[in-house]
Amino acid sequence: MDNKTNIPFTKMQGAGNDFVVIDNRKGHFSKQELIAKTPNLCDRRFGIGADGLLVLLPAEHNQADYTMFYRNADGSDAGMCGNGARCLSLFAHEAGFPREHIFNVHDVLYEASIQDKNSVQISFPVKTSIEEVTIEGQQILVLHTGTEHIVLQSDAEHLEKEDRLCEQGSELRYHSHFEPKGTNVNFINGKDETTVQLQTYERGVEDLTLACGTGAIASALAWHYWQNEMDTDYSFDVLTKGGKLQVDFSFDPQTKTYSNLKLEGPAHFVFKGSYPG
Ligand SMILES: N[C@@H](CCC[C@H](N)C(=O)O)C(=O)O
Repeated sequence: MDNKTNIPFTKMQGAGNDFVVIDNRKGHFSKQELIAKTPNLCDRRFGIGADGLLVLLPAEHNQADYTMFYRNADGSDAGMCGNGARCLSLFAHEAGFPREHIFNVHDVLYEASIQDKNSVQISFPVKTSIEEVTIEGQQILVLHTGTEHIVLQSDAEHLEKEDRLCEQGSELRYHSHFEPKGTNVNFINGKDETTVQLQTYERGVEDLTLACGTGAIASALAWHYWQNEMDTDYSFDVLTKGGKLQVDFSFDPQTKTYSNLKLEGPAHFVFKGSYPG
């Protein structure tokens, strides 16, 4: 890609978490070029505007149909992006991949299932447990749902104080306890046994986003943990500013681990364009 090469792209959003999507199966652009361009592409004033970049690549894993390459808006790598995965799966399906397919992010394989045109489910092969930490008197749960997350409880009123959430989110995201990688920060309010309201401060966007898929999974597991329920299979609703996400999971009361993680929710095409590289 030189400075004069136009970049064809599709803008998509999943529950308001928005992405620039590039089909690079023919290898027009190197990963290094795409990473270097990500902050410009994602800039909301000088670029297209998005929370992250999604790239469809030929499969780099022998059991995958394709590879998902993801970068946060600032160009940083995240292990996984749940809403991005739902958008890219729909994009891949429109490009000819079957309704049920497999993709990899780095060396991890995920399963996608296009439920209908605007609802996509991703199955995560992740097994996770929860670690408790207390920072400045606040109880925080730490967990990995494809990428790094922490979860804190908030009341409904506090969840509306977005400037304050941003400040707190940023402080925790850079807190020495979570160095060197930092973390995404989820503020939740439990509505009932299987419903939580969520606001996420996203690392790499360095702001609240309208939804975060891996954060929704982390929040559902954290809310389950705080309620100390001992059943084995669950379905939770996570209410974000951008829409509702459904999180299904299994719990092993013996080992206190979570598995069979599934994230389902809306995915939409917004527009197509060409970015003057
Ligand atoms: N929005 C994403 C999470 C993206 C990754 C995150 N910002 C990180 O750095 O880990 C989602 O839907 O999961």
